[in-house]
Amino acid sequence: MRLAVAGATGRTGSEVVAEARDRDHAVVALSRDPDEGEHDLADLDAALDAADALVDFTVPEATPDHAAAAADAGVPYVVGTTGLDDEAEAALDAAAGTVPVLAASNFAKGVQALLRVVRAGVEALPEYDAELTETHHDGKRDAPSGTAVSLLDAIDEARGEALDRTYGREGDHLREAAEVGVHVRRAGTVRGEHEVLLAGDDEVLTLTHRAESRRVFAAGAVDAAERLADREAGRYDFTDVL
Ligand SMILES: NC(=O)C1=CN([C@@H]2O[C@H](COP(=O)(O)OP(=O)(O)OC[C@H]3O[C@@H](n4cnc5c(N)ncnc54)[C@H](O)[C@@H]3O)[C@@H](O)[C@H]2O)C=CC1
Ligand SMILES: O=C(O)C1=N[C@H](C(=O)O)C[C@H](O)C1
Repeated sequence: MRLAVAGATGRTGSEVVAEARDRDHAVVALSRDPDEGEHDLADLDAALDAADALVDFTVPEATPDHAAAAADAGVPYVVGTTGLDDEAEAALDAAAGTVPVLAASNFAKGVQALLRVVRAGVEALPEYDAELTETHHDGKRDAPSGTAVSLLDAIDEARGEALDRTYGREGDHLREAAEVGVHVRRAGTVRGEHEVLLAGDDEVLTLTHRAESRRVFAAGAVDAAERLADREAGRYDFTDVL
């Protein structure tokens, strides 16, 4: 395959480039400030002419342009960027009218399993208090993480109600039953840790995923690009191609 990668010099995009090359894919590494072996992201349209998929790990404000370029070129679009706003989501929906579009907040297979396990845990223990803690490196922009938002949505789904999301606590703040605490930590080079805690009387269940390398996200994203190639236009989840 020929994979175009936006954000190719970034923390995650560079791992996607390495993973794709390890699988003998031809890579068009796109950067805003290209160095040797990279292509100018400003020439995205030209780069997509010969591409079989576009994989994007950049910033939410770039998503609408990248989605539109993929749609114009008829190229499947795999996006891992998190913190997407309504405009970006609308752009994904629009592109999905023309090409397959797969957006995932986390391309680690273990996180997809965690989502299932969390749903099962909350369904089994609906009256237990749920609290979520996520930890990431000090360069992460969005908080809470995209994965944390997916986990919170999964908790709501399993509870059958939208819990109040309480972002940290201070002062006089007694916990409400319909509340889920959300705790965000940013420190060092932590690749990504997510923990859901379910606590009732005299017992605590903790469900945790820890990414130990960004290669796990890259591998999932390249899997997605490979498996999206022969799909029809539309929106896909990572679970659709696992
Ligand atoms: N879905 C998943 O599995 C994962 C998602 N992510 C998400 O991917 C995104 C990138 O994360 P990192 O690689 O840590 O970031 P990074 O800051 O290391 O890399 C971002 C890349 O985007 C480029 N960029 C910045 N502004 C841009 C713009 N306006 N237009 C085009 N390119 C631009 C930068 O030059 C850089 O190459 C974040 O939203 C992060 O949350 C990260 C890891 C896994
Ligand atoms: O920015 C990161 O690093 C990560 N972002 C994703 C998120 O926001 O959930 C996935 C992973 O946790 C790493």
